[in-house]
Amino acid sequence: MRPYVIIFSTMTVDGKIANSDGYSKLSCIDDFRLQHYLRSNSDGVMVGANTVINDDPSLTVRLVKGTSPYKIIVDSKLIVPLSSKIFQNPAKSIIITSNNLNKERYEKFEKIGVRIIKVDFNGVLDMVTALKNLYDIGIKRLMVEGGGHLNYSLLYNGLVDELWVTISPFAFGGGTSIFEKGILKEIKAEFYIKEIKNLCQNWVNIKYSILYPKKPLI
Ligand SMILES: NC(=O)C1=CN([C@@H]2O[C@H](COP(=O)(O)OP(=O)(O)OC[C@H]3O[C@@H](n4cnc5c(N)ncnc54)[C@H](OP(=O)(O)O)[C@@H]3O)[C@@H](O)[C@H]2O)C=CC1
Ligand SMILES: Nc1nc(O)c(N)c(N[C@@H]2O[C@H](COP(=O)(O)O)[C@@H](O)[C@H]2O)n1
Repeated sequence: MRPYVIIFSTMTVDGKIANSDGYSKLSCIDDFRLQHYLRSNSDGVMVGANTVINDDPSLTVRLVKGTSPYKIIVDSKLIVPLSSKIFQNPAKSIIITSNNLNKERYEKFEKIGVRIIKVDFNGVLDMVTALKNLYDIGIKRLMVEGGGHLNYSLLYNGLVDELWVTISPFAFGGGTSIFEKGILKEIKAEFYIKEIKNLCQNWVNIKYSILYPKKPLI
C-alpha cells in the first residue's frame, strides 16, 4: 500500500515553477491559502533536496487553522543543511535517502531526532519503496510540493493520484518546469479536470486526476 498522493504547484503560463536564478514567488494570497489548506489535510508534505537548498521552506500550516504535517525531504546524497528550517521540529522530519552512504552521514541527522528512510539508489531513489515505507508509518495522504525533478520522478513511477496546479499570470521563458525528467525517460501521462477555480483575479487553480499509459513511450 502507498499514500494517496497530490502534487501542488504554482507555475507560470509557460509551465515554470522557478526562473533560472531560482526565483519562484508566484502565488497570490488565495493560492497560498489553498496550499496551506492542503497541507493541513495531509499527513506529510514532501519536497526535493534542491527545493530545500534554494527555498529553506518551513512547510508548516500558518494561513488556515490546522496541524502541520510531517515534512519529508528526498535527498539521495544527504546534502541538505542541518540548519534548514525544516529541522527546527526534527521529530516531525523525515529524510528519504540512499541505503549506500557512510553511516556518519545518517548519524548527523539521526542524532537530532530526524527519521531516515533508506532505499535503493540507481540514478534516482526508489520512490515506490519509499512511499510504501511512509504508508507503513502512518502517512496515508501525501502532499508533494516540488520541485520539478521530484514531481516527475513520482509521475514517472505512476505514484501520483491528483495534480493541483495554479497558473499564475507570468512567463519566464526559461527556468525549472513543473515536471523535469532529468535522467528518466519520457512518458505521456493524461490529466482529467476535476475542478477549476479562479483565485484572486488573474490566477486559476485546476485540480486534475491522472491516468497513466501502460508503458513509457521511449
Ligand atoms: N512555484 C512552486 O510551486 C515551486 C517552486 N519550486 C522551485 O523549484 C526549484 C527546485 O526544483 P528542482 O531543481 O527540480 O529540484 P527538486 O526540489 O525536485 O530536487 C531535485 C533533487 O532531489 C533529489 N532526488 C533524490 N531522489 C530523487 C528522485 N527519486 N526523484 C527526484 N529527485 C530526487 C535529487 O538530488 P540528489 O541526487 O542530490 O539527491 C534531485 O536533484 C527551486 O528553485 C524551487 O524554488 C519548488 C517547489 C514549488
Ligand atoms: N504554491 C507555491 N507558490 C509559490 O509561489 C512558491 N514559491 C511555492 N513554493 C513551495 O512552498 C515552499 C515554501 O513553504 P513555506 O512558506 O516556507 O512554508 C517552497 O519550498 C516550495 O515547496 N509554492
